[in-house]
Amino acid sequence: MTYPESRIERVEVLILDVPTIRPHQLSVATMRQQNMVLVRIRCGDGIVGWGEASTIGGLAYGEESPESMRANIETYMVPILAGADAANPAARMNDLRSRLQGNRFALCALETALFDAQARRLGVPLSALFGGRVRDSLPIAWTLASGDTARDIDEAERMLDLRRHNVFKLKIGKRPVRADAAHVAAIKRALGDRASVRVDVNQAWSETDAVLGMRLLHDAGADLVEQPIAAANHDGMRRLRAMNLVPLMADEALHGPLDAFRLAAGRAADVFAVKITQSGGLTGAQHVAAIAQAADVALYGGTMLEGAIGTIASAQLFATFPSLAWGTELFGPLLLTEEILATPLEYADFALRLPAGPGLGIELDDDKIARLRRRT
Ligand SMILES: O=C(O)C[C@H]1C=CC(=O)O1
Ligand SMILES: [Mn+2]
Repeated sequence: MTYPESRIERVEVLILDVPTIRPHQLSVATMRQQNMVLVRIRCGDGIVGWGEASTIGGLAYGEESPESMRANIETYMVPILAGADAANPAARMNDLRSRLQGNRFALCALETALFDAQARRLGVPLSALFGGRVRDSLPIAWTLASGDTARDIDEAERMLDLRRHNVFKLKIGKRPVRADAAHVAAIKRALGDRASVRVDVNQAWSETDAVLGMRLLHDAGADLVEQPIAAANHDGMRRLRAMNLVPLMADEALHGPLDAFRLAAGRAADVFAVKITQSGGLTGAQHVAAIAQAADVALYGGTMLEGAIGTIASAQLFATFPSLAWGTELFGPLLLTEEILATPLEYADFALRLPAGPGLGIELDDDKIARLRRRT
């Protein structure tokens, strides 16, 4: 059934290349810019919805790149959506998922844009379409990833002074395990009880490395270890968790509800880093959270270092989770040198405040977007 007034008239993919405020060093890539993938859906009733599907370091982190997302959306997904009713996001996503394999990130961008448009149409915040908010602000961690211990300590002190962040995630895994553990210990020693210090290894360790790493990180005072070993090694994750040294968080191992079910059933993680992109969209991420809740796995609101659109879309969903024991890391826009919103997101008192307006609750700066947009 198609309602002509809310039919999908146009779907555009925009890639924005925005420099980061400093190099962001992960074990898999060093980011000097973020290549934001934005989707804009224009509907016959004049409503416009936005979505985002940014990833990290081209193909270094995941199996979709900004360029592949644009090609796949334009070539295979737009023809399925064109002319169909935008007022039913579930039906549109079912049309896509029943005819396409994979492409979680690209589908996330489209689903977000459809939900943004529909929430605007109804005059409610996007969170209302996922059951409503249980909180209006979210705790925000910051990642220390300059590659230099002294610089990381300075950066953390600045964040504490500004009351912007008091939870720090350290990117490790590039250096030998003992050197990384010494880096973590030095930062924790400097910050003491004023901050929570956590690490993300981004799969860099073998299980043998990780057995040593878990012990050293426990002694260093780390509160959480994220994805120390290969995403596919669920049995290894279960064994590391059973060491009972530092709580273990699954990140790259979690590609949506099926992985959530397997990890939960195998008791392979204490915490899930829920990401809307990795889950194939807002609905998939909501299902990941429901599985975690049923299995007594704690939740953390993760990011792919998206800009403002993906960040606030994630925030709209995470605000509906009954429990979010480990907070979130929705700081992506703060890592970028350019603001793409007419009114920037509100970060203060170690938290992100959710906007109250309809849909995503943000307005984009069209001139900025036109200036940053990649021309091919
Ligand atoms: O968690 C990741 O693996 C990706 C990302 C999220 C925060 C950050 O600094 O990197
Ligand atoms: Mn991670």
